[in-house]
Amino acid sequence: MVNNILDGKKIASSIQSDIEQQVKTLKQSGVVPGLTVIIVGDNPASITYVTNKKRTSERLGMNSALLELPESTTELELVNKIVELNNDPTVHGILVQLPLPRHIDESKIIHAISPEKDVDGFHPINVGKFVIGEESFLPCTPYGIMEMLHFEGIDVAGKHVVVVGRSNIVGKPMGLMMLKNNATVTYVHSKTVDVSSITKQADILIVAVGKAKFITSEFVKDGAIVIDVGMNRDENGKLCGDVDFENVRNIASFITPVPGGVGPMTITMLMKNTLESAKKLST
Ligand SMILES: Nc1nc2c(c(=O)[nH]1)N[C@@H](CN(C=O)c1ccc(C(=O)N[C@@H](CCC(=O)O)C(=O)O)cc1)CN2
Repeated sequence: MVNNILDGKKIASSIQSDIEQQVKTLKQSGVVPGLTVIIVGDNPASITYVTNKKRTSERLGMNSALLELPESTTELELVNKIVELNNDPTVHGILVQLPLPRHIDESKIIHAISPEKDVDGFHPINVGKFVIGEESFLPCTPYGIMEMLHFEGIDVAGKHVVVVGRSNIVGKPMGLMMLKNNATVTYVHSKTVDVSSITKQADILIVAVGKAKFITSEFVKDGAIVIDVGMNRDENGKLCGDVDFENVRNIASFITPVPGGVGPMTITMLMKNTLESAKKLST
C-alpha cells in the first residue's frame, strides 16, 4: 500500500527543532520565552493537552507555568489572574484551555487576555487583524494545518477546499486562511443540505465536527487530500477522528491520522506563537 499519511508528529518534530534553536539564540540576548497555561477544572482530555503544552515548552527551553484552578473558580477570579499575567514581563504567552466550566463566560475570558500575549489567536483584535490581512497571532490548529501542507509542498492556490464545521477555533479561521492563500472555499455545517454532494467536490477536505468517523468514503472524491481535526473516542474507547480512516485512506491522495496528525501541529504552532511573542515584546 502506498504511504499517503501526512505525518503530523514527524513534521511537528522538525519545526520544533527549529524553534528550539531560535529559543537558544534568543536566550543569548537575555530573553527567555515564557508561556503560562491556565486550566480550570479537571476535564481529563484538557489535562492531557495542557500537560503536553507545558512539557513541550520546557523541552524547547522556554519558561513554562501551568496554573491548575479548581472548578469552583469564579469568572472574576480568573479575570484577575489573567490581568496579573498581562502585567508580568516574564510572561509572553497566556493560554486559557477551552472548554471552560459552564459558569464562566468564555468570551469574557478571551477578551481579558492582552492581545499582545494571546498566543491562541482567539482575541477579537487578533481575529480582526487576521481577517483584514494585518500581522497577528494565528489560531494554532488551522495554522498548524497550513504549515503541514506547506511542509509537504502542497500548494492550495486554486484548489477547492471544503471545511466541515464552523467553530471560532478551527472551522471559520481555517476557511479564511485557505482563502488568503488563494483557495476557493466552501463551508459545510449542521444546516447544510446534502453534505456529501459538496464534500465530494473537495480537492482538500478539512473536517472539524467532533463526530467520530462521520466522514466515510461516500463523502470523499478520489485523490482528495483529507485533513482530520477530530479527537473522539470510538465504541471501544480508542482515540479516533471525524474521518473513518481505514475506509477513506484508500481513496485519499493524502490523509492525516488521529492521533499523530493535526494534534501535534496544534501544540507546535503554540510554541511558534510564544517564541514570536517573546521576540516582539522584548524589542
Ligand atoms: N485554549 C485552547 N483550547 C483548546 C484548543 C486550543 O487550540 N486552544 N484546541 C483543542 C484541544 N487542543 C489544544 O488545546 C489539542 C488537542 C489535541 C492535541 C493532540 O496533540 N492530540 C494528540 C493525541 C492526544 C491524546 O493521546 O489524547 C494527537 O492528535 O496525536 C493537541 C492539542 C480544544 N481546546
